[in-house]
Amino acid sequence: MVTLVHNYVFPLKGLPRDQISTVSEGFQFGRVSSCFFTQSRRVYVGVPPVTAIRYRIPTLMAMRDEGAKRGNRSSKQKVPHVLTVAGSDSGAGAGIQADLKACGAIGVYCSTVITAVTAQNTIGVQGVHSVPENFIDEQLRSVLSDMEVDVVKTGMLPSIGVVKVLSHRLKEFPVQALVVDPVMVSTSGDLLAGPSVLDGLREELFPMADIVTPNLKEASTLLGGVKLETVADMRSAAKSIHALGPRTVLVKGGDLPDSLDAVDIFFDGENFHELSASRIKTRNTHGTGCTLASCIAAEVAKGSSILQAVKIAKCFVESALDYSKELVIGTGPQGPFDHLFKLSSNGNSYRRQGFNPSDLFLYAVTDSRMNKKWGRSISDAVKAAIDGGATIIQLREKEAETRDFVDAAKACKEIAHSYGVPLLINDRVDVALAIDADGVHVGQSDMPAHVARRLLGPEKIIGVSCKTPEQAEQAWSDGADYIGCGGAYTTKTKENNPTVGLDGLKTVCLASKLPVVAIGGIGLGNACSVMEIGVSNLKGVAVVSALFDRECIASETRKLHSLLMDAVSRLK
Ligand SMILES: Cc1ncc(COP(=O)(O)OP(=O)(O)O)c(N)n1
Ligand SMILES: Cc1ncsc1CCOP(=O)(O)O
Ligand SMILES: [Mg+2]
Repeated sequence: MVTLVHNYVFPLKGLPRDQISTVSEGFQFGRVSSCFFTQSRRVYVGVPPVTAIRYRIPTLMAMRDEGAKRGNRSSKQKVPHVLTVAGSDSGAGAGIQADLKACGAIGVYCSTVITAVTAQNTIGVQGVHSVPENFIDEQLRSVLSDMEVDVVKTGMLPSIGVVKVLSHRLKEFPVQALVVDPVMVSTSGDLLAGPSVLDGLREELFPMADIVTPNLKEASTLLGGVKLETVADMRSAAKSIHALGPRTVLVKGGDLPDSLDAVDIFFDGENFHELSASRIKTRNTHGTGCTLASCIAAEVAKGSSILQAVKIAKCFVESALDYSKELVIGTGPQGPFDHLFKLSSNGNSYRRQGFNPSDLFLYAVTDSRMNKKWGRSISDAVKAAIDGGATIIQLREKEAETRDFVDAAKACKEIAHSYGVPLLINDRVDVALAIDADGVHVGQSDMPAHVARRLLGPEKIIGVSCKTPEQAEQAWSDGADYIGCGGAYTTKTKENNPTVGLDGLKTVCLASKLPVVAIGGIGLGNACSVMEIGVSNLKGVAVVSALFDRECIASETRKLHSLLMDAVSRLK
């Protein structure tokens, strides 16, 4: 039996848990406006028309801390747990499959009660097979009675019977929070729930919900078909839906026409929050609603407030859409996106086939002082070098402020990737991580390569400067992909850099198990001599001033490219 606190005024903050013993037992379960979670049970507050004060004891985190202090085994080992009650999507973009991936990505355990099995792909929904209500009930009982669920998230609830079964089980097995995504129509426009479900949602689930997350179409349907065309309309919809009983409402404005940003309205009964995110141009938006609701549930399970959870969830969805914007899965208009940040060719195409040593052929290394002298931005310089045939770019920005470096590196990555050219960052592993660059180049006094490898993971490119066979051996055992060896000739670009000469270069090349790029004082006049040392693992030349301290970067790069081509064809 759920305990109701009727007409009871709690202090808004700092309610000691022992005061909850003042609740009165035995009220009929009705519309509830808020709930508490005590050690053993969920306690609901307020029965309409009473406007109860909304208050929530910091639940899980406090319980975990307390449990840990007492050495309580189950509290200590509690894994945040979301149960999703939703439909299966065979295409795995939405539904149960999206929920599992979202919770997994956020680091929360996710169990599943499957309400329906859909035959679905990127074109639309070809079929729906509802799971019998008594078997949905059996799944619910199995999970809720045993697995310490923190938060329940609902998606496709195909019939009013399912809604009733669910609300019954939630009363029997109270959880910390309920997130209701009122799924009615798929992104392809197919109906996923009958009209009677609307009544069930409004009467049974909304009053128990901590958040309801309708999109514009769903909000309009819930409110009897009102037109929602502006942010002001969304605000009033949020208010009207809130009056149906949920503690908070998020009306998602992704489909609002004529706005640059995607604006959502969050309403907690007192305050409105306008939450905007940049609108990502992509076909791969199938499953965004399910994912957002699951992320909210997962964050709440981890201990966030609802508003905090919504903000984090929005960031997650925005990043995943941006990451996945070029993915091609399926032939239809609504593609899935990648919750796990593993599939995109934006992210790792160069690494998917492994590092390609021939990328070292014409290795362009930027220099901020030279760019300043010639009055150009880093990205203009990078674009010009790539136009001229550079096969890999390293950003070597010794004087840039971190913020400027990150911004510039992001822009350069976009350019480099649009040409299929890898982009590396010199010295700054943090910047490489921040912009998901293709890798780094580190020297003997920079971060050790094995540490960079641990931080960057197995996929990224790591280059190490080496002047001796011993250093080359170390770079190999540290997990580097290539070495840079120099100075081949004297250079003004790097101070206190001993020259190894072509002999030193040859010695290192012969000893190195890794491909080598030569650096230092190399330009149009000597690049052929470098390549002509004739060691097969010398794959190219790295050049700063011969490209970037020139009036026209593109034409210098073009000339160097052509010389190198001639040199290697002579060597064959
Ligand atoms: C391709 C390549 N080789 C060598 C270097 C030099 O790196 P490092 O020794 O760390 O010196 P700085 O470039 O950081 O001054 C390089 N950058 N690229
Ligand atoms: C970064 C670096 N590492 C060894 S030499 C060098 C500078 C190369 O610059 P340039 O190509 O202008 O001689
Ligand atoms: Mg360095």
